[in-house]
Amino acid sequence: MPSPERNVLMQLSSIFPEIGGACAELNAKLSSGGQSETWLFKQLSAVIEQRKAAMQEFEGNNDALQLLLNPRQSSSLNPESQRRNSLTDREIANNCFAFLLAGYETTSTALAFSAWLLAKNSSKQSILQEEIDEHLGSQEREGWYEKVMKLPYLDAVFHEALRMYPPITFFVNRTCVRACEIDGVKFEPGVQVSVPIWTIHHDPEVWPEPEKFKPERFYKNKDYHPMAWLPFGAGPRNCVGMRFGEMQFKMALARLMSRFSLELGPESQDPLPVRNPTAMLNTDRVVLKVSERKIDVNQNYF
Ligand code: HEM
Repeated sequence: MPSPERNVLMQLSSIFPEIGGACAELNAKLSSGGQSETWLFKQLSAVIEQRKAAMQEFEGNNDALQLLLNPRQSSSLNPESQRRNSLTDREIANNCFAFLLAGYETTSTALAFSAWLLAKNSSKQSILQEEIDEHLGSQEREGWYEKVMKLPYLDAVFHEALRMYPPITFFVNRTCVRACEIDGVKFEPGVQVSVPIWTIHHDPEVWPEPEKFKPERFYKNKDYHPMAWLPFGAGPRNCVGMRFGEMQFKMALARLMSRFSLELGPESQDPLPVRNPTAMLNTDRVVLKVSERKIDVNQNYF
């Protein structure tokens, strides 16, 4: 399993949580990642200020920022409830930051790995293209979202790609709040438990031949243990962007596959080296050979 890359300050703060705040401040000043974070926070704070200055104009919008700001001016809440339900500017910036980071790298990484897997497994790619041609190969744009979300082989590719390369492998942690014992293992309050997603996804007892790309495992089939496929975590605090991420992934892949075919080229890497700074990443760019498919020019996919 690719191990997490952590800088010394992050390591220190996970060993001694009581100095976490000081470590975070030092990190923001000293590390290039920390400096980038500080820059991003400044930009986010500026956008929040702009939005606050023009609150009336955006009333009724339901974008994420507006939803975070809304309780401040909700006429249905009394001043006390308004105060209790409102987030501070810092909390709003933190949430926007989390959404940006959690929602951007994850889906793009998943798509990069999937493109590589399909390039390497041309027979699976052909099945996917046939499905897309059959169901989306018309000029009709109406209902495209519903159609894409119902394609069973695309769904199987989505599940299998995220099984083999789950973009997040070290974030699914929980803190024990009540002493308990599970299968003879005792947990004390405060103990941190990490879910080994990569290991579960590559366990041959759970997924036979785990290193093989076999979308058929998931084709019209969801008959697996609910804790065996965990790219989005689990439980009430699982990924809040799961449906959105799935939609982005499927739309992008359907569109790509409808017009292009992918192959490994002379510069492609095989196996694909991965590293794990925060999200799982391919070590370098994913280089593939792309060729335009010979499709009926009258067909207008999307
Ligand atoms: C392929 C795409 C994605 C993957 C694999 C992914 C994976 C994950 C995982 C594993 C977690 C931790 C869940 C847990 O602890 O049980 C998480 C949390 C989160 N994700 Fe995603 N994610 C994806 C896309 C997105 C998108 C598109 C967004 C937002 C637009 C998003 C926003 C978040 C947020 C805000 C959290 C923290 C939720 C909380 O703590 O309550 N993610 N994600």
